[in-house]
Order: sequence, then C-alpha cells, then structure tokens
Amino acid sequence: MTTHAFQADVSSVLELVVHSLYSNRDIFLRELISNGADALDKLRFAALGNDALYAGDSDLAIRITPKEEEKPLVIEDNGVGMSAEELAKNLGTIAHSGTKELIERLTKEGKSGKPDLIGQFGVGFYSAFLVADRVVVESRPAGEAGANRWSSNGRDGYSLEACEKEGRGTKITLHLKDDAAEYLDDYRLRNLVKTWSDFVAHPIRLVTEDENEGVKLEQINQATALWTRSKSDVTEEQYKAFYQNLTNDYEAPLATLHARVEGTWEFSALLFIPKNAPFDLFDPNARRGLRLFVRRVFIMDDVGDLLPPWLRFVRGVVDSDDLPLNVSREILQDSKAVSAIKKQLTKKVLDLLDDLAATKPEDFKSFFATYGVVLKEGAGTDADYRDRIAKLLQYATTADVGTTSLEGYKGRMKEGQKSIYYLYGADRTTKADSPYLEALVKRGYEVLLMSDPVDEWVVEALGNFQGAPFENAQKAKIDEAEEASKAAEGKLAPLLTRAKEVLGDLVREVRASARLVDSPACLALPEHAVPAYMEALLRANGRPVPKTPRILELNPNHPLVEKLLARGEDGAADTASAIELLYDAAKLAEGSSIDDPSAFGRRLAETARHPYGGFSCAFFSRFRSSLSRSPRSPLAVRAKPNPSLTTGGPAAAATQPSMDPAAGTAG
Ligand SMILES: Nc1ncnc2c1ncn2[C@@H]1O[C@H](COP(=O)(O)OP(=O)(O)OP(=O)(O)O)[C@@H](O)[C@H]1O
Repeated sequence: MTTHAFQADVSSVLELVVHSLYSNRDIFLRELISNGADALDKLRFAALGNDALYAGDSDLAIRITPKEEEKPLVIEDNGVGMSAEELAKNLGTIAHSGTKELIERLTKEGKSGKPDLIGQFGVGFYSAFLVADRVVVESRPAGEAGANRWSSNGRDGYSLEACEKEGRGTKITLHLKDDAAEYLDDYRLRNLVKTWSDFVAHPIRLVTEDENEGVKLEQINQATALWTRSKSDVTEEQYKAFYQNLTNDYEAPLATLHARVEGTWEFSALLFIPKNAPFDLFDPNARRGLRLFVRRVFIMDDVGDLLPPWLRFVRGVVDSDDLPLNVSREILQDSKAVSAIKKQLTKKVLDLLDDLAATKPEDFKSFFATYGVVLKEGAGTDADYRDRIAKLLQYATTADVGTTSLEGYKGRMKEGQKSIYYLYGADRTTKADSPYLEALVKRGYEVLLMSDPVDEWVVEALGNFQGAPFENAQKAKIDEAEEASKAAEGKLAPLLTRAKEVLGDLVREVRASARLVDSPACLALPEHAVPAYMEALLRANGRPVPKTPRILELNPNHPLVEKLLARGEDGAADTASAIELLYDAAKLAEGSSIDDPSAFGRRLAETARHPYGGFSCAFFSRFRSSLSRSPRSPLAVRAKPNPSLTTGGPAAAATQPSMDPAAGTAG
C-alpha cells in the first residue's frame, strides 16, 4: 500500500466542500450516480470498436446497496473503471485551470459567495465527503484483470493498493458519518433518485435484502434519456434536475429549449441558458460546448462545433440520428450534419431569446446583463446573424424608458430624424446632460448611451439598424444646425482665430458650434478620429494610444463667448486665460483629464474675481457641475451615478478594461 498527499488544490476544495459550500448534502448521490453513468457511457462508446470489453456482461447499470448493519452505502457501476494511475489522477488532483483563484475567492466570500460556482470545477466526487468520513473506491478497468483500491478520510491524503474485484467497473463504499444514516433508508434513496436521477439513461438498481426474499434488485429510475421524451411528458422539475445534473449548477436554468428536428438531418436537443455566467466565460481555453450523443450513445463532451462561439454560455445535450458512431472531433469539424445542426440550433436559441424578450422581459433583462457582452461579440463578428442579434441588443438611453432595444428606439424616432444617435463614454453621469446631447435633445432626438467597451465596435460593424445609420453624438452633424453654424462662423471669426492661436496644437480646429445650446464650449471628434474602443484595446494591451486632437467648438450664442468676442484686442491676456479655461472645461465635460490642474486652479480663482461677471452665473455653475462629474476633476467632487443608465453586465465589468474614451487622447 502506498500513501499519497492530495494536491494542494484538492485539500482546499475538500475543505470548502465539506465545511462551507454545499448546504444541501443530498447532492452527493446525484454526483456519484452521474459519474457512474458517465463511466457506463464511456464503456459503451469504447465497446463500439471492441466488443470484447463487455466480457459477457453488457447489462450496463448502476447499483446502490445500503447496508444498514455496518452503515456503509455502496454505489457501483460496471463501466470503464479506472487504473491505479487514473485513480490517483482523477481523485487526487484537480485538472481545471483557475481552481486556485476560485478557491481564494470563495474562501474570502465564504457561504455568502457563490456556492454554485464550485460545481464548475468538476469536484463532484469530493461531495462524497459531505456524508462519509471514509470513502473507499475499488476500480477495475474494462479489459483488465487487476483492480486497485483508493481510500481516504478526506483530510490526510489517500492510500492506494492493489485489490481483488469481481468484474469491471467502480465500486464506491461510503462509510457514512453518524449523522448521515438517513442515506441508508430505502425510501429516502428512492426519493433522491426519483428527484435527481430519474432520467439517467442507464438503469439504477436498488439492492435490498430481506429475510424471506433474500437479495432483491429493483430498478428505481425510468432510465430513458430525457431529451427523447416528448415535451408534454417532462415536468419543469425534471428539466431542472437534468440541468443541475449536467452542469452542477445550484440554481434552475434561466431558459430551456427542448426540440426535435426532423428532415434531412434529424436530431434532438435539450439546451439551457444558465442564470449565472461561468467563471471562465472569457477564457479562450475554457472547456465549453454541448454534450454529443449519436442515437442515444454518448460520444463526447464539450463539443464546441454545435453552436457559434457567441452562444458559448448555452449548455445541454444534442443527440444526432445521422452522425456515425465513430465520429471524432476532427470529423465533426468538417461534417455537413454538424453544420446543419449548428445552423438549426443557432436559429432556435435566437428564437428562444426573442421569445424571452417578448414574454419575460425581466428574465431577458437579467439574461442581457449577464451575457449581453457575449451577444455583442456575435453582432461584431458573425455577419450571418448580425441582424438577428441586433434586435436583441439593449442600451441605456436619454428617453425615459430605462433601457431600450434598437427597434424600440427606431419606433420613437422623430419625423425627419435620419440617424440613430449614440454617445459613448465611461461616466454615465457625464453623458446624461453632456454638451454633446444639447442640440439633439433640444430637437427631441433620443440618444443611446453606451458604456460597454465593445459598444462602439459593434455599432461600426452594424453600420445601420433597419436602414437607419448610427451616428456618434460627438461627431454628429445636424443639417439645419450646420447652416446656422456657417452663418455664425463669420461673426465669430476673430475669436476663433484667437482661440486657435492660444491653444495651438492642442486642438485641430476651433469652430462655431452647431450643437451647443447651454454650454459655452465642447470638444468634437474629428470625422476620422480613432474610435474609443480602439483606444481602449490599445491601452489594454499596453500599446501607445495615438493622440487625436479634438475640434474646439464655441457656442456663438453663449453670453461668455459673446463677451470674449466683444472684447476684441483689449485685455488679450485675460481673453487667453478665459479661452484656456473654456478648453479645460470642455475636456472635463468630455470625461478627460486636464493637463495642468494647478494652472487650471489658478486661472479659475482669477476668473472668479475677474470683471467678466458672466462667470459667476450660468457658465460658472455649469462649470462647477462638470468638475464635480468628472472622475478626473481636480476638485474630485463625485455626483451620484444614475442607475437607470446602467448597461452591460457584471461579466463585462469584470472582464473588460475600464474605458475612458478620451483620456490621454485629447490635445
Ligand atoms: N465511477 C467512475 N468510473 C470511472 N471514472 C470515474 C468514476 N467516478 C469518477 N471518475 C473519474 O474521476 C474524474 C473526476 O470526477 P469528478 O466527479 O470529481 O469530476 P467530473 O465528473 O470530471 O466533473 P463533473 O463533476 O463536473 O462532471 C472523472 O472525470 C472521471 O474520469
């Protein structure tokens, strides 16, 4: 006999599993049954090419034997079994990457964290220690004569030794804790199997012994794959139990899709959208995909070819009638049947999402908060489904409707409004009354308020929605306003020239504004400026961000601008100082930082004392409020965020770099 320490991660997982994570210890049974069923599936698959593996025993089943006298509960299967190496590897280490980080997080968050997350690591087997203080696993691989015994108390590592075992497969003996004797009760076991494992496609037999009748074997599950049943024969509870078995999720799924497709390519599918995103949603190396069966025979897990990458959060089972049983991952990639299934499934999942949006708006909202950023990825990359995905996108908006779909926006467009306006920026409070919105809002135009790092990229990919082009409010030109600004250009000419002289290369141009109503100045993006998402990408990758000098726009009708104009050549130094202040205020309103906060502070103090009385009223108060809103304000007075303007999900926030569209670029 050899003794071994657990890999460090295993000890931590065991500690967590036993002491804090699973509040419902019943789940140990479904975990062990599910492992047994997987082992039977694997054997059936292996035997397709090597019938001898059955060795005369093709009655694949799981047996549960409660032994009331000595208290162990035995769960055994005649599946593939494990060699000594496999026992050590499978039950002594944790293969999934990221486990360490998760454990640290869960340890910190404790029970209030996400107990469901632990299931994502395939620690199912360790749940045996919820009810047992010693677990013995005897296993004999199919096709081999020797067997091995693994034994552990879940604390001090495990021992491994050769042993005798009749027949192939794995026998797990749970020496139950004193307070877990309930799991020896027939009635309790029957109930648990009915609840959690009724649909396991292999028979689960309860072994009981009676003085009169001797040993009795009784099948206690239906043993027909759930997806092969008709929808009307499956209850919500059964779908939930199936889903939880499949994913180890702690919660019910957010939405379920059960379909049978007939025609050239025939298949059944039972798919789920989990309520919570997996921890590795944005990890390109994560295991993901659906479980593939061919005519009820399990073929493989994590098949990524059955759905596009932007639906990678969907979990479930696909059972094809057309694929060959010996299909490999390589064959799958080029298979016509697989691309036909993928097309159908994608359409069906999108139908499901349309339906969710129409019939359960609250659920859809929560779906979008969790997975919206992944869908947007699809809108940006998958031209085949771009239009359908676009219909599902949700954005914060200036209209008083909370969030909106693009269809909703389009329905509210004013007569004569040609474009869908949007404003991209990280600070929502800046956006709500941003100078960029003034002219648009004055005309009654709604503006989408975007804040996900991918938003602008998606808008560029979409180009338009049902014929209406997207237009960035920071660049937007509004026809009549353009005319008005041309007229104002002549009037303002001396001040525009002066401002350009004062600001030099900090700005590309100074012009009369067509968009401003209440604000004296703003910075506009030149037509071909580097989009904010590109800047964010460069910044996230540590690459230099090209500087894009903005266009300073002055409001010809603002009293301050009029006063500056009226001063002409007089007080040139004061005019220069006022222009610099206007420029800094415009930068803050844009959400950028200002280059020299102390010079700014000095100028502000001087200006407040200055005979330009206009500063003390409208301009000054506007100025103060832009300072308080700007995260980069030297005064750093933060306004309360407006929750109704929130877009993007926790996933987006957790995985994307925070983005300031203009930081480091203006001037
Ligand atoms: N009864 C069994 N027969 C054969 N192999 C088994 C059996 N039980 C467990 N294993 C092996 O041990 C591994 C670890 O099992 P465990 O339940 O901890 O995680 P998992 O089944 O891989 O993941 P998940 O629980 O998420 O499905 C399995 O992947 C399997 O290879």
